[in-house]
Amino acid sequence: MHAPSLRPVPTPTTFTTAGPLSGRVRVPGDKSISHRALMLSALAVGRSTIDGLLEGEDVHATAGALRAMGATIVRSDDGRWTVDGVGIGGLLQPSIALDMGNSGTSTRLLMGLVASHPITATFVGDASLSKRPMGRVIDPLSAMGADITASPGGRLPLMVRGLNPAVPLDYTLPVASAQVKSAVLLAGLNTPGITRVIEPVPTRDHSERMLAGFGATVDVQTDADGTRTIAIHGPADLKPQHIDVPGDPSSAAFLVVAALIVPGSEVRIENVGINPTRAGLFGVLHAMGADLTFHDQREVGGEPVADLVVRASTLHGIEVPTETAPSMIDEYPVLFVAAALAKGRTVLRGLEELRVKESDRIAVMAAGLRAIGAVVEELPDGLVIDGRDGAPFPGLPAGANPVQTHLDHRIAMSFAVAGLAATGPVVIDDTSPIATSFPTFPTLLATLGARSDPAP
Ligand SMILES: O=C(O)C1=C[C@@H](OP(=O)(O)O)[C@@H](O)[C@H](O)C1
Ligand SMILES: C=C(OP(=O)(O)O)C(=O)O
Repeated sequence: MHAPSLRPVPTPTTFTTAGPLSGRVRVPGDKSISHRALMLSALAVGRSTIDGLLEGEDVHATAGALRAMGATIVRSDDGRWTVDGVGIGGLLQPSIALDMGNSGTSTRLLMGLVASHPITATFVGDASLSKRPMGRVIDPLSAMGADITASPGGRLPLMVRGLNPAVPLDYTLPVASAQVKSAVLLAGLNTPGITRVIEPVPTRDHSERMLAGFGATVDVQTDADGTRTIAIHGPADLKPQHIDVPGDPSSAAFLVVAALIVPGSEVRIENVGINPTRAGLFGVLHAMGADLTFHDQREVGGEPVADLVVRASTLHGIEVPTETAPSMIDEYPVLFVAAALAKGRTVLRGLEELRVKESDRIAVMAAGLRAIGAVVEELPDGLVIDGRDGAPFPGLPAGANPVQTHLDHRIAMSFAVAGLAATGPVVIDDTSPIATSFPTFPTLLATLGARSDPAP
């Protein structure tokens, strides 16, 4: 099929301690909401506008694919994005392979869209994405009638030949994944009848919220045991909208932990999404003793947001409840850093999903944390971390290899944060993947007073 997409030249970087962090910042728009805003706008009939869209590589991959399938997507100088949608059923046959770069969300959600359109699309990605499992979306989308040919192991590159009309499906999620849920719901948009996703454990609900906001008929029922059933009635008719994308709590997480672990810090992060299906980290940090407060709670674009004020704190280890994992799944790498500096033991389990992200985030974080002086035991489903009781990391020994990030933006940012609480240097092999989700991270960290230098 097609060759995987290429990454930019690696940018090794050293992060070191630089005194307290202070200031007031805004993180870029939420990545999950940005993908969905582009996709639903592209499927509405008429012109939608989006403010606060995340301008990261992952979201650009979604925009590029939607353009290749007929949507007109333009950014104006004031940062507002305009999308002229093709209408549900109106996606065109792309004449090029869709390059998903590093983005699992783009791949899985767009596969859902293609599955119920009368088109065929090839999906390619970078070396990291090409190792990630797509069987989890291939199975339900095939059951709806799509014909999918994947590389061995259900991986990219793969080709989706959509079926129109597709067959509605009742699907119980075998893994707690908002991407799988969303892929099926998006396929259901152009499928006559009712497509249902049953999720035994709640996952982020941005798709349901935004589908309803665009005028689709979406019913959500929650059983006594917490199981949610989301039903979408197809074919739907989406009305163009204006969307304000709130700041990404998964990006804010890095600045929150940085402020907590660098003594004397006080930072305000404005306009951060605090949707309960995303905000698990903040509750865990509170339980660990964090001085983290929410101010001016309000609603932006159908999502709850707040300004966060965070002050350096003495953290203590806890047993992190496994049931909150989906509401903080992308935040574990940086939570591991906080736990490695806390007083006492932190036990983090039920995290098998972390092994199939941009990297195996359990193994990669364990290796990097050990290299900079942390005490970490790796379990099949998580980590046990014995904290340093507030003492900084020693950093890498002289002559040691840089921390390996394996094309994983969240690993790179986690070790950048760790470097701010280290007496010796923390050198990261490549910071370029940070641009996938948080391109302004290096600048914001510097604005708050952090130090980084190009490494040889
Ligand atoms: O739906 C989404 O936007 C996302 C869902 C999560 O993945 P899974 O659904 O695979 O858990 C998360 O890790 C990813 O960063 C974004
Ligand atoms: C897992 C992530 O993203 P994706 O699955 O979209 O690549 C992430 O951003 O941490």
